[in-house]
Amino acid sequence: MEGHPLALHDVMFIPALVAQASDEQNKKWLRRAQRREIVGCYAQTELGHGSNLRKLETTATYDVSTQEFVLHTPQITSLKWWPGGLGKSSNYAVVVANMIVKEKHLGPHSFLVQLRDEITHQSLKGITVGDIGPKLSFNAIDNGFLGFDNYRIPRTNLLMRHSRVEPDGTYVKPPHAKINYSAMVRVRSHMATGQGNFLAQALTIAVRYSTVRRQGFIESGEQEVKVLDYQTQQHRLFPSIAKAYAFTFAGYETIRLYEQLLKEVDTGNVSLMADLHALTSGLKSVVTHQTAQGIEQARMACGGHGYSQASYISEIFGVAVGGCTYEGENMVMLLQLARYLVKSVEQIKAGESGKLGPLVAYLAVKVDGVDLEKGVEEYMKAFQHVSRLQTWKASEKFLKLLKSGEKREVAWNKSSVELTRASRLHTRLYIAETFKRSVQEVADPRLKEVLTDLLHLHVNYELLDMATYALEDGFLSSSQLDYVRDQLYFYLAKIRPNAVSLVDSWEFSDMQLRSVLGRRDGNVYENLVAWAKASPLNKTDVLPSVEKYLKPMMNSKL
Ligand SMILES: CC/C=C\C/C=C\C/C=C\C/C=C/C(=O)SCCNC(=O)CCNC(=O)[C@H](O)C(C)(C)COP(=O)(O)OP(=O)(O)OC[C@H]1O[C@@H](n2cnc3c(N)ncnc32)[C@H](O)[C@@H]1OP(=O)(O)O
Ligand SMILES: Cc1cc2nc3c(=O)[nH]c(=O)nc-3n(C[C@H](O)[C@H](O)[C@H](O)COP(=O)(O)OP(=O)(O)OC[C@H]3O[C@@H](n4cnc5c(N)ncnc54)[C@H](O)[C@@H]3O)c2cc1C
Repeated sequence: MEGHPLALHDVMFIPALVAQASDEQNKKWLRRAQRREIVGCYAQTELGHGSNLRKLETTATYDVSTQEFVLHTPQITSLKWWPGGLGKSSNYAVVVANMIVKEKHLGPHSFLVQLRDEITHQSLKGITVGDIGPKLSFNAIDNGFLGFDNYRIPRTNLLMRHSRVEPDGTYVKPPHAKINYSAMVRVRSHMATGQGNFLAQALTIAVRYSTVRRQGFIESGEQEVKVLDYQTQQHRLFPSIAKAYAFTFAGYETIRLYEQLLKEVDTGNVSLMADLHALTSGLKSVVTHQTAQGIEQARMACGGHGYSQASYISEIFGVAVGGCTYEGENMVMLLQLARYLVKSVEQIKAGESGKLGPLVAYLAVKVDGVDLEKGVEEYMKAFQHVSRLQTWKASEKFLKLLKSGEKREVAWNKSSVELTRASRLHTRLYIAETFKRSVQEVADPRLKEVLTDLLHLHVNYELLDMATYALEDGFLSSSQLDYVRDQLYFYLAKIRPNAVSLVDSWEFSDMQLRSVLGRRDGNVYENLVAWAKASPLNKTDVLPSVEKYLKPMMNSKL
């Protein structure tokens, strides 16, 4: 859970080579990386810049006389800072640097760079490298810093699958300006399943523990109730169980799309790139935020023992919440999706609705009302309505400011909170729709039934959560919202008997969960005592601090 120093080797270094190095380059590098003869990381973020890639300061200047690139970090803010596995483990890195050829700045490009000697592992001359120090979590990973002092690499170390620099310095452009960002898009497209998995772990712990923990009464009786029988506890946990499934289904779809994109890009077709970038930018942001909230609720649902490291939920939280920042800070990525949404509105206004992609086609279709009692399809229409409403409102705000003479960037900034709201609603619609589609495809009737209950819980929870938008223009009435509430409580109670099976179905072993509270056998109390006794403070009855500090204090007459 704390991460693995080689994680980025698999998650970003190898995928960056696969997507960006030419076949010829990969004959040299890929097999060695796959066999772990060389260990790599993805070094892009700098001390001064992470979000705004166009302002990266590390330069790679082409020297035509030697056919080499000269890598340089001109000032302290240019140091690479954060890359996982960079500090101590990696001897190579895919480095993203601003490429300069014949004095022309050509923007961020990726280079394969050797950092350390393959035998001694010592850092090479011209390289300054080290670990950035302890973090909130992920402390088994050596996130690092890296500086270059006019460090030379061969021309052929520019990753040349999509763009090239010829020996004489001629630059061959890629088919899409952002194709070098593919390693990030890959990770973003995997993040929904990854985060769904973190959420599932925390829920497994909290749900199991909630059937062991007895406290208080619902009706007066002999035995106190399992805390999972409280409606508030169910409301805290069950919607997140639904979300963990929903994120996983959405993630499967984005992974499939990414793989399709890779194949299409290889044939020169880059038409999916804008769609996938927008989709994964929104999905990564919504899923990481909701996962962090869900894990924190799971911790609180375990009461005092949730706060102990014996629960292990705090560690899961620390790792998962990193996702709100890495692979693009969430607000920044929501605004990327917003660009796509605003463009779609502009297309509709220009009478070009026919050109809209399938995920945004609904923005052009108005629905007057819904009959929620007819089922999930009607909820989808309601989600479409609120997303459309907010997308149009935010876009109109931006376009009005533009028309009033504001500069584009200023108008954008003044509309940005509303724009991020639109992006979230659009993404939540996408998650609900993939959830619905995935449940429809399930063949086993018993499995389908329980997943359908979760789907119903999800759509009712979500609609209630976005009720302000739906009430704003009278699209939903307050009696319709009462119906949604009743449905929500109905499904909480219906799911209760299956709750443990639903989390057990994720099949986390005790070793994976490392949680005293979430043990499969339910022997929580005995093991909490054993865990506490094993605390380093309990190795001796009397600590040395007693002689050193306590006694002098207690014996003092002052
Ligand atoms: C398997 C994985 C599971 C779990 C992971 C486990 C462990 C891993 C842990 C940590 C790993 C962490 C790694 C990292 O964090 S690596 C560093 C990540 N860094 C970022 O994400 C930086 C975020 N910033 C950006 O991506 C860009 O700067 C940004 C997209 C914000 C803007 O780029 P730029 O300034 O170049 O473009 P704009 O002018 O804003 O836009 C122009 C145009 O281009 C479109 N665009 C941008 N990016 C893409 C893309 N990737 N694909 C397609 N199109 C793109 C953008 O939308 C604009 O379009 P238009 O509106 O039509 O003009
Ligand atoms: C655990 C972890 C692992 C990481 N691993 C790697 C790695 O392997 N390789 C790598 O290269 N990097 C890595 N990073 C770095 C990570 O990708 C960046 O930290 C991330 O992209 C955010 O960039 P930043 O730090 O510059 O944030 P900043 O951009 O400085 O964000 C600060 C604030 O400014 C806001 N902001 C910034 N720009 C805008 C804007 N245009 N509009 C509105 N608000 C804005 C943000 O929303 C945020 O609130 C990792 C980071 C973490 C935490």
